[in-house]
Amino acid sequence: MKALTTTPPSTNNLKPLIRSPAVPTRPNFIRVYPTRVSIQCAYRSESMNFPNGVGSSRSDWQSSCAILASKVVSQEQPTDKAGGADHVAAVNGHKTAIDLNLVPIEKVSEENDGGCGGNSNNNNKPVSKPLTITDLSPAPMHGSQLRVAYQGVPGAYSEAAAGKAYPNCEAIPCDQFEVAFQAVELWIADRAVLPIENSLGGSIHRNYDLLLRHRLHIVGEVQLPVHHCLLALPGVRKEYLTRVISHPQALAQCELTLTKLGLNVAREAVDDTAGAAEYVAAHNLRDTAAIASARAADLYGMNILADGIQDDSSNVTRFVMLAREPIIPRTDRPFKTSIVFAHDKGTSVLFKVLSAFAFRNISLTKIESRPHRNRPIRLVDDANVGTAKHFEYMFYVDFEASMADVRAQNALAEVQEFTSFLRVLGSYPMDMTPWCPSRGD
Ligand SMILES: O=C(O)C(=O)C[C@]1(C(=O)O)C=C[C@@H](O)C=C1
Repeated sequence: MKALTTTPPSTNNLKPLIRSPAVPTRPNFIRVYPTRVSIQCAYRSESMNFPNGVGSSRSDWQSSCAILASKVVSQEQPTDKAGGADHVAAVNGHKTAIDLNLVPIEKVSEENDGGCGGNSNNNNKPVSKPLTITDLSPAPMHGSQLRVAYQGVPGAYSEAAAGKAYPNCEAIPCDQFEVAFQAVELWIADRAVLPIENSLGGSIHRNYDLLLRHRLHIVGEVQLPVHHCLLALPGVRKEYLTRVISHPQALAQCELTLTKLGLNVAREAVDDTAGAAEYVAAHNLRDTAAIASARAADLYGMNILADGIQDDSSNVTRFVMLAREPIIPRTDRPFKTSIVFAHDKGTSVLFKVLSAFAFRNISLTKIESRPHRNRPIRLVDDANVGTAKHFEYMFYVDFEASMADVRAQNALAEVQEFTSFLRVLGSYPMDMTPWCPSRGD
């Protein structure tokens, strides 16, 4: 299957594959999805006197949201506690008076705060129930197979991640990460599955930036063991090679091994691993190898010259699943929550923010900083001549607690006091699959 691209679809394409700006028309049905409002409402449920926490069914929850949305607006509009709506608009580029990215959370009585030393399962309920798709996100509205957008072509690791996250889904290849976001926003796909970090290569920065730019919600995560192979056309030997092409992450994950194999050849980055294999095959390149999966070798008729060439056998990529609507956060199984914030002026702000989690014994699993693109530099100087420059950042934090957990709600209420911008990207079940360093392809 050809990936959705940024160029217009050819007329003889049976299946409309995703192309960035040229995504045709919206589907006929109109549906208002709750986006940010829903998240806020769900998180506010205790402080808004919903004795059972978030609604027990999706419709309860959504109607609670409808009621609470107006309260959120009326309560938050006059106050400018965390930098003000204008500021948030500046950060996010949305010209709305009330930007619901700003999480208006009231602190809940510390009695109910789960105390320090507890884990995220503060109800002491068993955590062994296996996850199902319905736990991760609402079912697709069209009643058929779940359509999952990923970046790359068939044989890419992202396709394998889509299959792990949603077995039996219809995986939809997209040529760019951005296109996968748009596919979900435009109802062409129900979910997107995107790599966010790798145990060797680190963060996939592009996707951090896109998470902020788009309004999708993280509804799950999967960790995929990534087992790379060196692929070449049949009959090609290592000695013939003058270059190796692959996704930049895959090149980074195999750098030492390539050198150990004596491959002091040019490395070239392409959009995805399987796309590299497809390219070598399509152009009959006998001096070029691709780093990709064994499945890509099968699909594109390539030979495996070397197997397991990642620099560490336990190479893992973490993917996040994105949807138009958030899931209802729960406390009966381990959840993770991802937030992004920009800190306000003041000293030790980052320390104070992180303390809000530490004091509640909430573990952080990841912190990432990215340039604050709307305000990249702050000039600081006593004489105000602008000689000292501070870089400004957006901080992305993942922590191990559900937004239905009062400890997390209170931690965020505190965080909000020190930040000029705060958005919950999603609260979702942690991937608890037992570690099995088997082939990831
Ligand atoms: O190129 C692919 O196969 C991908 O799915 C992309 C990607 C990435 O972006 O990190 C995913 C997993 C591996 O870490 C290498 C590449």
